[in-house]
Amino acid sequence: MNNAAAITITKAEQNNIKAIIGTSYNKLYSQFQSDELCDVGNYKILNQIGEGSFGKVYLACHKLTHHKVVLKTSDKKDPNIVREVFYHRQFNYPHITKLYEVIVTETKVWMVLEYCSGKELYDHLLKMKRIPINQCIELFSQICGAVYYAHSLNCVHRDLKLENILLDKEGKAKLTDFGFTRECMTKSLLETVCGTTVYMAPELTERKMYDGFKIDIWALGVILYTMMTGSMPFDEEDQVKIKWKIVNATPDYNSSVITEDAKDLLTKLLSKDPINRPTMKEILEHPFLRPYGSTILKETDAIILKQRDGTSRFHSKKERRLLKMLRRSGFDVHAIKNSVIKRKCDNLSGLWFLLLDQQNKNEHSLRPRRNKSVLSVRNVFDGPKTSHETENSEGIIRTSLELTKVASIGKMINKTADTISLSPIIQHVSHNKNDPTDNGASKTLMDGPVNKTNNIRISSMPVMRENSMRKNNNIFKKFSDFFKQKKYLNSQNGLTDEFVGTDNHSTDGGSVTQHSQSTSIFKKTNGDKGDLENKRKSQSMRPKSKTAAELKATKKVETPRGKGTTRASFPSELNSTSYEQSVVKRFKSTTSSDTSRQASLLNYDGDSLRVIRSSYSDLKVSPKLSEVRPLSNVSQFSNDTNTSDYSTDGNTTFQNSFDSSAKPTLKHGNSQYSLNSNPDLMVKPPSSRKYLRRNLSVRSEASSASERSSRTDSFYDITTTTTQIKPFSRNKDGGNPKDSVLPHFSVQKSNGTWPSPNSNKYMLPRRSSLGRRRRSKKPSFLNNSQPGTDDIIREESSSVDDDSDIQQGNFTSNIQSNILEKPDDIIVEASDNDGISLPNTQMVGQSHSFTKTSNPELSRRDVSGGSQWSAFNNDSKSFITGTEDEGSIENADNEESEYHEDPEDHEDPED
Ligand SMILES: Nc1ncnc2c1ncn2[C@@H]1O[C@H](COP(=O)(O)OP(=O)(O)OP(=O)(O)O)[C@@H](O)[C@H]1O
Repeated sequence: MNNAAAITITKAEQNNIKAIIGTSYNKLYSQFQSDELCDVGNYKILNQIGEGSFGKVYLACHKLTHHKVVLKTSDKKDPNIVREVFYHRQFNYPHITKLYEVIVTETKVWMVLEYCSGKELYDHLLKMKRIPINQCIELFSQICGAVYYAHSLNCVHRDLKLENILLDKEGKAKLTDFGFTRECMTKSLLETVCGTTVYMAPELTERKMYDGFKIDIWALGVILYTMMTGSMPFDEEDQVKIKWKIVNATPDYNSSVITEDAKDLLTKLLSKDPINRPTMKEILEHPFLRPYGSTILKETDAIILKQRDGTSRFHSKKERRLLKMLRRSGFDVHAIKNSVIKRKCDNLSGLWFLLLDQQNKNEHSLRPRRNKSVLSVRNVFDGPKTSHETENSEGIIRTSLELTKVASIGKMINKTADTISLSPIIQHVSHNKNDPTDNGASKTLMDGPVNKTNNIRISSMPVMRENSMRKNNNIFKKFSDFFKQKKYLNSQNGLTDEFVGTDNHSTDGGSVTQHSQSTSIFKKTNGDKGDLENKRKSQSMRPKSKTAAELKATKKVETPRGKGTTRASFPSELNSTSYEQSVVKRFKSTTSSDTSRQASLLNYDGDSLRVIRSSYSDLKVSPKLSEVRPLSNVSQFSNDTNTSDYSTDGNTTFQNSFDSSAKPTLKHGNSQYSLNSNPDLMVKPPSSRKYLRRNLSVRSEASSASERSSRTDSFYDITTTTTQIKPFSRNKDGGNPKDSVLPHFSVQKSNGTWPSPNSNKYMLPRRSSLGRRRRSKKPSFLNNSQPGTDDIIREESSSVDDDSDIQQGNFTSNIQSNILEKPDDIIVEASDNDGISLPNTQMVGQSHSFTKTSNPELSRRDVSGGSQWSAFNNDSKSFITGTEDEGSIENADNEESEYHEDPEDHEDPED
């Protein structure tokens, strides 16, 4: 009988074990099978926070540092991502989002960016309706600082807009999205039409060749105007009108919101003639931006200088401290330095910048506490003490330091708010009783009882500061619940009604392990009152708390099961991993189902493609479109842009084949848009386009129109402005295989939107919301400007007289001439980069009114630009690791001489 019973039990156990193994196995299997994306490199994806033109944007967490970052994904084949990474990685400026790392997978490129929790300036403006003037000045100065910095590196952004300015948690502006950026040193005048319509300068809308710096400055004018007034200066419901206004109309400078100084600056920024627009330096020095502008200018100049002088790298105290820490931890410091110097954007430099940021953050947040602590230590040492006190104090200090160390490690481990340590530990040794700094105010919720003998205040919450404690009230609630639960378990298990501090107790699997010396500050005195508040009350009622030395002694007596770590004592629901996982799960389920039309259109994965199809069917667009790479103005044009700028993808600057009579012209203040036959296009008196009106229009035509439209439509509009037939004929003719990027055009055709060659449709506005479908949801004034907020890059031929340039022996013009004659041959040659080796000063000087020669700043760039750029590259120890000239990138990467051995590598920088 007994044997049979034993066998039965064993079988049950076996079954149980089998079931457990089976479950684990299935779990692992389903993990392998799952399409859910949880991790990318060292980053754990938390949730999706945005969607750009090229891919999704996720909030993620760096697993090693618990630093929150943003992962911006893009299709690997998208040439714009190369541009974005190429330029973005060169920037290291406080008001530009940091690019920590770039991860390239089989199909995607992941950019690891600094997380700006304050969202876009656009959203901020929506919330505020109008930004108060002081904030305007501060934010605009920061934005200008970022642009000044980029311009100083001879880079132009070309897509400055409210949506591309993010706010960090402190409300500081950060410029982002360098998808249209290019350098302007090798080519002074650009021709690729890009940007967002409402932010476009007149010369862009008129498709003239333009100075990249000046179009950024115009866009800054639009930004400042919009920030101040809450409405856009040139906003209309369709693009033709917008363009007309940009070229002809003067914005309404409402004196109730725009001061005289502001008006003066705005008028200069929004000068129709680019020559009259100020330089970035002039802007920052403008009286309207005082005092922020000049401060930013100085700071930026200092940053630029420091970065050009690459030798200063790794020499700051912070950097040296970090190097030392890494070296001691066994990291290959040389490899890290090398990676940082060469801007490799790999995981080593990623780790470096994240740690540096973290150090800054920690320093910032811990400074007050540290000061206090130092003071306290000094008091302990310096003050007259009895031998007994001294002995105790030293012990206390040792203990304090030790425990603080433990706490820091705990903090590192439990970085997430929900996993902050609760271990009772000495937060600081208090001042002398008579110390005036030791006032009652410091006796906060955070403070534990005071040991009267040694003037030691023991805090139950060692790491968290008061403010963070307030911020994380929910954590206390959780702990309170946790303790309640523990109490319940204890009572179930017949344990005593006593809690012990984390450092002298441990929990494992939900059970509480007692310590013989149950002197914890969490000792309960009051029945079921398990919440922290009550515990604190009970603490203060206790006549004497443990000293640090006692705590230390207690700490050593670990319970058999407990490690005494803060982590171990967490209830499972507070474990960061499980918490994060649950967040990810929640997110995943929502993202897979939460596929709005807008989101899905931009998605590349299979699931989303299905939704794309349905979305397109909703839109009555051929579902076939979605099978191909989702089209957008930006991405489509990016091909053009990339080609025109770099000629690397086989695409080309299409010759302007449309009839010259159809060319946009703006002579004597008129343009193609001032068609008298169209009353809609007649000049209207500038109206103050207020928020309210915009809201209304959002609901009406603009938003619905933008919903109907797609980036494809916009692309159609753009492509028709360039060669309409050639892409096809070239393909049909079996032209240069490098034209392989051109299927984008045939896609357009398949959409039925491609006009007949003789069509004049390129003149018509496209109601494209362009990648702003997400924005169309917003009940905002900017929704009203949907039609105008199209990011576009148009490639078109120069408006200059090519022949004359050829006669002048201009290299670039010769290329342009070639383009016109033999489009197939341009594929390699025709690009903005063609002028790399031969700066086009002659053309600049002779063919254009807004030339660099006529503008001091531009002249400087034009004349000294080349040397400046290359010198910069050489001098800056790869501060800029490359230009469009691949050779220079190679050189930068291979040139070991650039790498400076840091003597600190071999010695303790702190010593
Ligand atoms: N560093 C960041 N911090 C916080 N949010 C971000 C960050 N980068 C991007 N986002 C969010 O993701 C959204 C899309 O990002 P972003 O605009 O850079 O993508 P994009 O592909 O360049 O889009 P578009 O070209 O349409 O402007 C932004 O609107 C913003 O809300």
